[in-house]
Parts: sequence; C-alpha cells; structure tokens
Amino acid sequence: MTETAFLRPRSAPVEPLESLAGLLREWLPRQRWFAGKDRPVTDLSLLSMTELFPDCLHVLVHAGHGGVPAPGGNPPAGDCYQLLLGVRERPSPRLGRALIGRVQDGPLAGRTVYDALYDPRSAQLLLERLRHPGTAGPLRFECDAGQLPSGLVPRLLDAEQSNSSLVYGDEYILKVFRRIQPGVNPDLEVPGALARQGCHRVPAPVAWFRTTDPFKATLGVLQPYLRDASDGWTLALGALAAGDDFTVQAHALGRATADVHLALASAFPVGEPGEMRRTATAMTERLTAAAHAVPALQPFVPGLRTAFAALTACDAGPPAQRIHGDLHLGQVLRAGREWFVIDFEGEPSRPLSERRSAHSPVRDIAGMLRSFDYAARQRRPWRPEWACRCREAYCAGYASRAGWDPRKKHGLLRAYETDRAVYEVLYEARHRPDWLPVPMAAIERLAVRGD
Ligand SMILES: Nc1ncnc2c1ncn2[C@@H]1O[C@H](COP(=O)(O)OP(=O)(O)O)[C@@H](O)[C@H]1O
Ligand SMILES: O=P(O)(O)O[C@H]1O[C@H](CO)[C@@H](O[C@H]2O[C@H](CO)[C@@H](O)[C@H](O)[C@H]2O)[C@H](O)[C@H]1O
Repeated sequence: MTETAFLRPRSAPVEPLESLAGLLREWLPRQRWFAGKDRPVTDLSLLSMTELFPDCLHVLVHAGHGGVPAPGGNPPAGDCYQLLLGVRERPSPRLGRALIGRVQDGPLAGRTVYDALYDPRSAQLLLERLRHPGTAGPLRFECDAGQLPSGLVPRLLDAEQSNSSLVYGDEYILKVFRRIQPGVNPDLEVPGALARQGCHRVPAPVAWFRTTDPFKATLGVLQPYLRDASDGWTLALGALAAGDDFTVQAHALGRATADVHLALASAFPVGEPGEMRRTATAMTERLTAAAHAVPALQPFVPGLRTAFAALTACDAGPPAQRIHGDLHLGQVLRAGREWFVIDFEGEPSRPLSERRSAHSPVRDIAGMLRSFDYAARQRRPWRPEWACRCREAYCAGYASRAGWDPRKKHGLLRAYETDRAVYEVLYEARHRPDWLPVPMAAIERLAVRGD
C-alpha cells in the first residue's frame, strides 16, 4: 500500500485538487447519509487522502457550514465524512449510479471519480484488507477472528441508512461509517463489550478499521450477517397490513431489550439515577433548539415543557447506564425465534461523548414505544389501538426480565417519549419532510393530552 506524495493528509482546502473538492461539495449533500442537509455547505476541505489500493482513495473531508472558525480556536461548524473514491480514466458503465464527476485539474485531472463502495472490485479488496490486518498510511485494519474466508461476493445494501453497509456472501456485513467523529465509535465498543459478557443478542464485531489522522476514529466494523433475519419495522408493517396481532413479538422484544440493558449494566460502569432537574433542563434546551429549527413545533412548546417540568416531582428512576441510544423497530432483527439488537451508534446527530455516556434506560424504552406509534401511522386508517397493545406488551416483557416495570414510571416515560418525539421532528424535517406529520401527531398528543 502506498501513500503517494500528493496523497498526504492535508488539513486546509487543497488548491491542486480544488476541482475534486468542488465535485464533492455538489455530491455530498445529495447523499442519504449526509447529516448537514438543513445548512448549505460553505466550504469543503480534504483532511486526509490515502491510496488504499490502485484506483481507490480513502478520503476524509470536512464539510463546513459557516466557514468562520468558532471562538477559542475550535474548528468551524461542520462535519467530517468518510469516502472511498474510485478514480479511473473510464469507469465501467455499470457504475453509473455511483459517479461523482470528472476532475478538471490537479493530479487527478481527466479522471472520473465515483463512490467505490458501489464497485464490487473495491468492496472485495476492502475485505482483503480486513482479512490481512495491517496499515495503509494512517489507516489501521484489525481483525479479531482467526481467519476470515476469502472470495465472498460483496453487495452494497440498499437501505435507508445513516451509513453504508456491504454484505459479503451473506456471511458478514461491513458498516462503513460516513460521519466521522474523534474517538471509538460505540458501534464497535458496545457490541465488543457485550460479546465479552456472553450476551448473545448482539452480533459481535470480527474486524474493524480505524484512522490515526487527522484524529483517532473508528471507520468501519465487520460483523456476522444474520442471513434469515427480518427487521422489526418490516415485521410490524407486515402484521399491520395483515391485520395481525403483534403483542407476542412485542413482549419478546421487551425481554430482549431488558437482556441487553442488563448486559450493558454489567459491561460498563453504572451511575446514579439521573438528577431530574438536570435532565429536565437538558430536555427543555433540546426542545427550544428544535422549535427554533422547525417552527411547526412552536405552538406546542408550552404543553411539552410541562412534561419536562413534571420530572422534578418524579421518583428517581433506574440508575444511569450505557444504553442503545437510538432504539427503534429498524434496529432489531428477528432471526429464528430470537430478537437481536444492532446499531449501537446512538442518535447520529448527538456528539460522540454524549452518546458514550450513561443515560436512563427509559430513553431506549421510550424510543421503542415511539416506534410502535410510527408503524401504526403508516397506513390509513391509523391504528392507535394496535400501537397501544404493543406498547403494553413491550413494557410487560421488559418488566418480566428487568425486575422493574416501565409503566410504573409514568412521568419519566412521558418526558423521555416527548424528548424522543422532539428529536424525531428534527430528524424528519432534515431527512424526510414527508414523514414530519408522524412525530407531529405525537407532539400534539403529548402536548395537549399528556398521555
Ligand atoms: N448483523 C446483521 N445481520 C443482518 N442484517 C443486518 C445486520 N446488521 C445490519 N443489518 C441490516 O443493515 C441495515 C442497516 O444497519 P444499521 O446498523 O442500522 O446501519 P445505519 O447505522 O447506517 O442505519 C439494518 O436495517 C439491517 O437490515
Ligand atoms: O439511521 P438510524 O437507524 O440510525 O436512525 C435514524 O433513522 C431512523 C429512520 O430510518 C429514525 O427512526 C424513525 O423512523 C423509524 C421508521 O423509519 C421509526 O421506526 C422510528 O421510531 C423513528 O424514530 C431514527 O430516529 C433516526 O435516528
């Protein structure tokens, strides 16, 4: 593996490759996983560029929103993204969907760049790198499994994702993180720790890659692929369409959630129950920021604030601990008769330090309860009673394993559900404006009726 002279990591806008930066500036905001859709990209700089294999560059870019450095020498507002770029004179016509554009000047002048994750050859070579641990410039490839098989055929998953995933021969799945923040990604840290606890509900990482420059960060994780699995969202929508009950599955899902919480509490330090006043303040601040970004929230702010204010009169809840952080029906897979939990990254828009700290497990429970509501609102007539039964069954399943019943923590649950619905309003406004009515219906319910 080489790191050629013009491919050394750089940290300022790179003049000779300006036209590559120009292409990426146009292309990035159109990607599903691009997090800054609500703000224009004002500047784009290449942070590092490494030749991963011939015709394939590993690139970290900073997409800036504002350009002016923040006070105190902090970098300007924006995010770092990971790209694997194929660079060829004439890419195969089959890569049409992946094309980014033709570079006009600099060392890559005249070559066409494309998203290399769509290129089976690059995907295969990426797995080869993981099979043979080692380095490429600042990149480190590491493997926990004895020997990974070779020759597995790759396919890029075509899912609504915050990252990009490659499935290899239905044996393994490699998640390539897109938005990169300094530090260990919880989606490597948590499944690794749970596997060491013997928790069978989470596929364990078998290989991963990371960078040491421009900061230390996890870039991708390979784990076993649950080949006959269906995700909870698909199963729930199927049940709704068929008019089927989903309470047996919801009950088992509650048990699975509690199993994962118990394993997390053993694997990581457990704190005191959250201090209610502080929790209420943080939730209120998030509400204020969300209402600023999505004006449709504003009429409901006073009603929603009462859910947070009421927290101060609540009993201390369960101790704070590491949690999933973004639990919903799309994050659980049913294989055979068991539920598995995936994607421990937490809510993608929150800072990594916050996602890696201890929180109330009620936050996860509230996330799943909201998800039943989302499912029940996918087709008319809406089925609130279906969601209600699932919510009951899920909480009962949770209580049967955890030893405490979420339904007896009504004030906490209401506050966390409200906080989650506020997050969802922001998420949908940014990523899927057509879906905004779904969390807005919950906002109205929580603000007006409070249940
Ligand atoms: N271990 C696995 N086995 C089978 N399918 C998986 C596995 N991990 C992820 N998936 C599939 O990939 C999709 C995206 O994975 P996820 O971790 O949620 O990515 P993202 O963080 O990008 O949203 C999931 O919805 C699921 O369908
Ligand atoms: O990409 P992630 O899975 O990490 O999570 C983000 O995207 C989710 C949507 O894909 C979003 O979930 C919301 O929509 C789901 C239905 O598509 C629903 O089941 C969830 O309850 C609802 O929150 C999630 O919030 C977001 O972080």
